[in-house]
Amino acid sequence: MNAVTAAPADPLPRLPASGAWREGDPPGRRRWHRLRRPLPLEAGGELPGVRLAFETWGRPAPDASNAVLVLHALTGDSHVAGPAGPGHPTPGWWDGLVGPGRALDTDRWFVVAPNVLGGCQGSTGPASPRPDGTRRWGGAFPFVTQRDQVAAERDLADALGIETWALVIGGSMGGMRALEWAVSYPERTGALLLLATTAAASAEQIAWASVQLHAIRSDPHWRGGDYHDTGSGPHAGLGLARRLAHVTYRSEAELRLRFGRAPQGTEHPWYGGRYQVESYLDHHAEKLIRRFDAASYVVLTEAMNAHDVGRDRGGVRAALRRVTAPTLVAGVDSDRLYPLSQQEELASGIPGADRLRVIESPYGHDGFLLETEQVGRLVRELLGPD
Ligand SMILES: CC(=O)SCCNC(=O)CCNC(=O)[C@H](O)C(C)(C)COP(=O)(O)OP(=O)(O)OC[C@H]1O[C@@H](n2cnc3c(N)ncnc32)[C@H](O)[C@@H]1OP(=O)(O)O
Ligand SMILES: N[C@@H](CCO)C(=O)O
Repeated sequence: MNAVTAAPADPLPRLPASGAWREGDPPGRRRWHRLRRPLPLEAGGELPGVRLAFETWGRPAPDASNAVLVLHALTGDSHVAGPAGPGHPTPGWWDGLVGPGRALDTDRWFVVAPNVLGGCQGSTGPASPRPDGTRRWGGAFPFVTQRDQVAAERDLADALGIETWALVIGGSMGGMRALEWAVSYPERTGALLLLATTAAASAEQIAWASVQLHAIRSDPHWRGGDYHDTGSGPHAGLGLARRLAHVTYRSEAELRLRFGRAPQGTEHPWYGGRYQVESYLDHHAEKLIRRFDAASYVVLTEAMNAHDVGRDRGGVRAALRRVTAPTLVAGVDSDRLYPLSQQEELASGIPGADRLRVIESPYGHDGFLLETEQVGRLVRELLGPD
């Protein structure tokens, strides 16, 4: 595991200038927005020098009324569509949804996707330099919540001249932020699509996440989060966290049918070899270590644990009643991490929500990423014909 090269930290001196959309910009080109003032944080204090990386596809209407906000999940990023390439370690994670003629038809819609605050793909996070440029944030990066992340995204919307999103869409952690958008800024959320998400992180979700946090923090290379300039990092801990998380992202039936008890190639599990499913988890761990920063994983996981749309709003039911957007809520039938009961709570509590939709998939929680045809149908239903 230690032979794997970790995700490169954000280089210290390089801070690209802000850039709004310009005529002729190629789709999926990453740009940055720097917040005009320090971001006040829900947990107290403020975060100075915040920037958000974002990508866009399509062309904004003169009044930007065709803007759609796509919010990524825990280890996703702003690269929703398009191939892997410089600055993009992976191909677009919803490539089948965004483009000419697709559900988010870029001949019609202006699609905007920011990398979340606290992330590691261009937005300010623990691997970023502090505003004085002397050191990285590391373990001193403050506790941020979904509401803080959404407040930063609101600043981006302001800078892009987007008064109201035609649609805010997200799954899992992205769904938490989409919900926060609709509750915090109902007048700016024209329609809402929530996938495989929840009104508040449950005890079991916090429990799975806490084991992952322990795995990272008990790695000797963690160093309280101040490892970015040491030449090493908590790669083993992050890999362990990903293995555990990935099991929760898939279904028991999928793992059984796909891998069963088969050994990996010629390896023999009794004599130091691995089962196929172990090798599969190793592969996902190694892939994540190459592209993701462990401290961001910690910051974002803690933000998900803190997610409770009802906090300081009189509880979940009262908070959901604030949503004015026409809404669709969908869950995945085989999702054991975000069970359908959580989406049922959202669908029944949001005044403008239609009945709960169920995505049929053998892939568990990851179904919201993989079943793009079914997600596309929900998008088309919500956005309506041209
Ligand atoms: C495409 C992206 O990564 S997008 C980047 C943002 N990512 C996200 O938002 C989510 C992070 N990723 C994920 O959650 C998931 O990996 C998904 C949803 C993207 C992909 O799921 P799937 O397409 O079902 O892929 P699956 O889980 O089957 O894994 C396939 C990989 O496992 C490998 N694999 C399969 N069996 C084994 C095995 N026995 N041993 C080792 N590796 C194996 C395959 O070779 C393949 O490798 P590759 O991804 O390097 O090509
Ligand atoms: N596979 C997804 C699951 C979290 O929703 C991710 O890594 O972002």
